[in-house]
Amino acid sequence: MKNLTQGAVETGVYRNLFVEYGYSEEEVKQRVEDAFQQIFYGDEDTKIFYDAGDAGAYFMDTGNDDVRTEGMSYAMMMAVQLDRKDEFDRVWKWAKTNMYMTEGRHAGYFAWSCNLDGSKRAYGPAPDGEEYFAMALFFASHRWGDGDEPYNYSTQAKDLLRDCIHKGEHNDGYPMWNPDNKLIKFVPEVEYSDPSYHLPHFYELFALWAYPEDRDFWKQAAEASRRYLPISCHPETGLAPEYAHYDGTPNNDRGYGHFFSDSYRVAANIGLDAEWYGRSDWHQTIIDNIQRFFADKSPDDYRRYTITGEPFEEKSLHPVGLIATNAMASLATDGPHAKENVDLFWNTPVRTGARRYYDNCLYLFSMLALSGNYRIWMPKETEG
Ligand SMILES: O[C@@H]1[C@@H](O)[C@H](O[C@@H]2CO[C@@H](O[C@@H]3CO[C@@H](O[C@@H]4CO[C@@H](O)[C@H](O)[C@H]4O)[C@H](O)[C@H]3O)[C@H](O)[C@H]2O)OC[C@H]1O
Repeated sequence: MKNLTQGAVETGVYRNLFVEYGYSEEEVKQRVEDAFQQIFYGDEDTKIFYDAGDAGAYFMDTGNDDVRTEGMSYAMMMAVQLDRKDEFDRVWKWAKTNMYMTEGRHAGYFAWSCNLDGSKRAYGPAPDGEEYFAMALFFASHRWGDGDEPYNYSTQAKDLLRDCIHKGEHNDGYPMWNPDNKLIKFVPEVEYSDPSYHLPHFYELFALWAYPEDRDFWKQAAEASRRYLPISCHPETGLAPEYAHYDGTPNNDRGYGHFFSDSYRVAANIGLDAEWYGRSDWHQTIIDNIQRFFADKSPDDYRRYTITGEPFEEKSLHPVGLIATNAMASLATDGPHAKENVDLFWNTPVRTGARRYYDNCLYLFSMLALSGNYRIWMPKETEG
């Protein structure tokens, strides 16, 4: 294994871990299709995708009755991975029409939360949305080609990334990445991070496809995030806090210095980085630690935890999401708990009820990744 902080190259290999662990190709294919159908077109108890007619379509946060850039950008990533151009374009239309801000200090970003009628609930952005929008837009450009605005996907992605790193240079707001340490911020106006926002495997691709003058920044951001993840995950439990300072220590100023909903994504992200760019010692160490921590815990009793592993009384809000991310993490390890996490996820149905949005987003991502269907889509001319 290499120590991957520099010189990353795509593996081009997309394992079907379900098949490696004994499930048949046919049943895996069916599960992916079933999950997609339940989450996009299922009954009211499982779906989170809603048609808004001429306005497009949206993913609803069913627990908060709003539409979030997080979910919209996730929906676009799912759609492009599954070659669903119609769903992709309808979600992008809704997001660009209703969420994009053209004035104020956050002009150029997307309002992180909107009401179902498209009116804004907040006028601030959440950077995890922007990074997923940009990645999904590049992949759409490569799979389907660019169209007329707003379906000129690659230009939309490049413009968005330019704002993400250059805002603030002319007293026009704040960048989403700190220009000095190249770490993504929780929100643009603060100087701390959210470990679950770190997607070095995306930044490697931004370094290939962003405007030429921005590419070196993204290369450095990938390296910075690969240094940051190991220092923000606890050395024994592997647990990351929801918010963390730039030195990796938990930021509990607003009560988010513990392992809870946001944090779940760290394991999944490390799994995908290992899949796309190759596994390093640190990927495997963190995931082995996390999977060992959860090995003796029942999903019915998942809690909020300090990153040292002390449980709070409070139960996990999204246990299905946690099962999904701990399974996706198995892409980064062949450790003793890798298979049992995949088996547990396989035997877990999609979440039903009001809190299903976040769980089911993580569920479909994990289903895609573990079946070899969460891929880098290169520009056609450089394929092969
Ligand atoms: O004035 C600003 C506020 O605008 C600013 O708002 C923050 C914007 O980012 C928000 O984070 C998103 C929502 O939470 C995370 O995922 C949730 C995980 O738990 C699930 O239950 C839930 O369904 C998920 O949506 C997302 O990853 C983020 O995109 C944050 O919550 C807002 O506070 O805050 C600073 C103020 O100065």
